[in-house]
Amino acid sequence: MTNQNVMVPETKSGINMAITVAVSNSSMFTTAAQKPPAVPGSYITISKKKLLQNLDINGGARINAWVDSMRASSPTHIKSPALSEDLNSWIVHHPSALDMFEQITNASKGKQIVMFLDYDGTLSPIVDDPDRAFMSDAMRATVYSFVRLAELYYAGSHGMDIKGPSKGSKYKKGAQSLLCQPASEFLPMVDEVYKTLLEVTKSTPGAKVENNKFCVSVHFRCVDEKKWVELAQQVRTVLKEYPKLRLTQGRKVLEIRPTIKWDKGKALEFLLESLGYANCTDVFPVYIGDDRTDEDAFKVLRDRGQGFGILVSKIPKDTNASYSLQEPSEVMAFLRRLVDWNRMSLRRHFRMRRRLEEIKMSLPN
Ligand SMILES: O=P(O)(O)OC[C@H]1O[C@H](O[C@H]2O[C@H](CO)[C@@H](O)[C@H](O)[C@H]2O)[C@H](O)[C@@H](O)[C@@H]1O
Repeated sequence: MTNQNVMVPETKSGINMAITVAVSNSSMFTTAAQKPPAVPGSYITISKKKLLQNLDINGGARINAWVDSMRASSPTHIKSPALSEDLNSWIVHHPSALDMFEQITNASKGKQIVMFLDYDGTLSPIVDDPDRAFMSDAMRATVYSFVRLAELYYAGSHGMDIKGPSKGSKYKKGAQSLLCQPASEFLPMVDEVYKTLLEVTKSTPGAKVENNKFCVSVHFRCVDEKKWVELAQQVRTVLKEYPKLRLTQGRKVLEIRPTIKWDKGKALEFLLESLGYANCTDVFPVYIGDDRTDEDAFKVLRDRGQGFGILVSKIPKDTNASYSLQEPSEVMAFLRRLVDWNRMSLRRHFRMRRRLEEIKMSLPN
């Protein structure tokens, strides 16, 4: 394994996107990546276009629609028979990455796999308190064995805060330098909104406002659902004063961020370029994420026709990901299998090389 990059935070503080792990550079085989087709949004989720309309704070947003959409993205009860029927047909188009492991590794043969990992809901389970969203020891060990931390890149604030290894510091653990902060001019504004939202939402029991540096998250998870509309209204009222900020929505969370054209898809492209893979045909990016904002990265991969996305979800969702995994424990199982597969292919590769050497040596000059 070479070129191994990963974010393994001790705590999650300020990080909501973990990037990147590169494994496997065995260059023995080359096959094209094969991806199942995208499926139109026929499930319980709202299409992206509709969602953006709903979140358009200047155009008179339909708050109830945000709230419904938030409920659908992270439902409390998921066992209805209709939903399991939906799940069965959805899984046909977004098969489990574990079940499709062989097809996935076959598609990546001869290519450099670059792994992009979201954090919340992907490496760590979703928990009530965002400050307590830790990776389990087993997950941490898996990620370590995956990359052995030769180098480290991470991106926080939906890819708006990207750091990577300092030049010349390959072996100096923790040495990080800033690679990209496309929204730095928004820092004071975001901070101001954070403080205002803290104040304004005080009246709503369970509401939590999180400062993610270049974006602010307002958490609904611990708020009584009857109060969701009221809380969303509070957020909208504050946002009306900030036309340069926009609202997106995640799993029981509303996110306030700069209107700049930057998202996790752009961050993924930026990182591929920084890693020197911009125009490489022998690179195989895999992005694993669970939330709406990860869709931008899934879409980039689908549009590039390179690698694929894996959506972590127990429920059918309108997605550009090709495969699915149900929860972080399955993400861990998938990463473990990849580690084992990579070790085996390297062993096979070296065995073959040795054998070739032996044959060469045994030939008469
Ligand atoms: O799109 P992401 O990069 O995954 O960020 C979305 C939000 O992720 C985190 O919140 C989510 O995880 C929390 C901890 O498990 C959970 O309490 C919350 O309900 C989830 O939405 C993060 O804390 C937020 O800042 C991000 O906006």
